[in-house]
Amino acid sequence: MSPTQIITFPDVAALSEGLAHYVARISKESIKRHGKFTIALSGGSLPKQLANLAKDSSIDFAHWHVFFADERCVPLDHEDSNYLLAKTYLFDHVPTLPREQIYTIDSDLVNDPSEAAEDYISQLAKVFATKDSVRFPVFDLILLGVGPDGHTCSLFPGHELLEEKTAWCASIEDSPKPPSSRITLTLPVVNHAHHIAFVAAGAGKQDMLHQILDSQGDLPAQLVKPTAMGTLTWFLDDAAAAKVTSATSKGLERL
Ligand SMILES: O=C1O[C@H](COP(=O)(O)O)[C@@H](O)[C@H](O)[C@H]1O
Repeated sequence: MSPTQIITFPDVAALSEGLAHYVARISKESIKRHGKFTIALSGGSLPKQLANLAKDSSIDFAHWHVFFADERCVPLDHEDSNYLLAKTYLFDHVPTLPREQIYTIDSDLVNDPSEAAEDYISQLAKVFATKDSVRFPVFDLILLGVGPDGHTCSLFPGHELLEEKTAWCASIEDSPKPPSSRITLTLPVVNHAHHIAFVAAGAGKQDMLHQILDSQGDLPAQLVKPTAMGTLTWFLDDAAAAKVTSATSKGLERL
């Protein structure tokens, strides 16, 4: 397994610049390798950190295929929607990203989370071949956040969804963080990605990051372990990294 890389930045502005650099590089490499860039985005505090991407004219958004690592079962214009956040900070500023290559939860199915998850699997299958011909989608990049309880995607500590071994996407109707109904990529899908990056900022995440990165355990974020072909990178600002004792590297030169 590739070692985990932890990269720190002095503040959120530097972090989001570094993140843009990294995403641009993987986008270029992926488009060169297979003619497209498949990325899954998280919600929460992450989409705001993506704003710098829209300023990079070297990025070929026309070949992007964007999924969501998790989504809340709400309409797309609802304030809890992860899509709405990504639209606000990124999609609205990149007209070259074809709207049909942004794969959202079906807003007609938000009252039926398990149907919404099934529908999302069908959407994944359109881009990643059919369910029968590949075991799991292999994203070029999955961008993850981490909650103060160690959750990532909509995979929460101690929840039975952490045991899911075969489904590509699953529903949860008892999320401890509101809203309670969501859909989420499963751990095997996350772990099969070529590149996985966690992004976390702010002093409020210090204790959790220390626990996740400096010990072994079964918190959802600790269960993110890429396959032999994958990489795992953590993007942290200095405030979030303050209690991390594992080896970290500073800033852009590591990218
Ligand atoms: O509910 C969610 O929370 C996590 C973490 O959010 P953050 O605001 O603490 O960064 C997020 O990654 C996930 O997509 C979202 O649905």
